[in-house]
Amino acid sequence: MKEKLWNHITTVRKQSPLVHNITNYVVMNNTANALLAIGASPIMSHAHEEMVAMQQICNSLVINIGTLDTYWVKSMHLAIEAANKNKNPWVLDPVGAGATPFRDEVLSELLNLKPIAIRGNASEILALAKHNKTQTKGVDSTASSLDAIDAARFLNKQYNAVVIISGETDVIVSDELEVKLNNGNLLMTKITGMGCSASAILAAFLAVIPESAEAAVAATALISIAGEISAKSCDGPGSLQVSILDKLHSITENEFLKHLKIEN
Ligand SMILES: Nc1ncnc2c1ncn2[C@@H]1O[C@H](COP(=O)(O)OP(=O)(O)O)[C@@H](O)[C@H]1O
Ligand SMILES: Cc1ncsc1CCOP(=O)(O)O
Ligand SMILES: [Mg+2]
Repeated sequence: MKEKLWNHITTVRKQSPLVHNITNYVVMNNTANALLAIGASPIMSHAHEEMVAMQQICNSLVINIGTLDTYWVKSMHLAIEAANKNKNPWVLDPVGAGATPFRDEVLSELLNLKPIAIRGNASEILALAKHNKTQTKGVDSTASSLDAIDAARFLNKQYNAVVIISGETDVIVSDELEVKLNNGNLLMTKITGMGCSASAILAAFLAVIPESAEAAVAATALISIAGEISAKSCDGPGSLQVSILDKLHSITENEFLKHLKIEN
């Protein structure tokens, strides 16, 4: 498994997929940079008129509801329909699930359109599965990823999607595997867009790796390890944001395998 994960990282670098992102205003710049750093290409676009044509030239799609409005909901539906037609995988990042009824209504519709993967923090995964006893703090989690595993299993069964719960431990749940990754650093929670970058990276991996669960493990491990290594030598959130991009770009097989903390 460990060597396969590194091979998946090199496949993304070699094949350089083009990822269409309908994502939020807050993270557009960091997620585009994260995609470039791993060797993929980003395009951020949400105009109704170009959703069909965009999916014809792209290899995958990210649907991120971070700064939702009704115009964008229509963009999301148009892009998903086109992605499904072109057999392009699409990822759902349910930013702020559970925060407002509008988000939850939109998410119910999107879930029924069958994302190949869903990545969120623990509060978001709990809210999506309607298991939430505690409220999300806007886009930030108030729960532990380990407490959202049953919710992730439920979502995996219900929607046949790979589910990734991010947090201190990242948990990947699919039909074939359930994996825990104990990488990352607490300082990563002090930078906006870490989870959104993880979702964008995930879409790049899914574009070129047919084994979706393995693609999810490799993508999640890559950003968590890049964050963990970078946090050791940075001065705080500002420099961490920049050095994660550097590490996503430069990480070697040795560094990746030395830091990988995986539990099957
Ligand atoms: N408490 C933590 N300790 C260590 N790493 C963390 C912690 N929380 C998040 N991370 C890292 O940050 C990444 C993004 O996760 P998270 O902060 O849960 O997403 P979001 O930004 O969507 O809330 C995770 O994959 C993990 O690598
Ligand atoms: C702060 C904020 N508000 C709306 S979207 C967003 C960014 C959320 O990014 P992430 O989920 O990666 O922390
Ligand atoms: Mg998030």
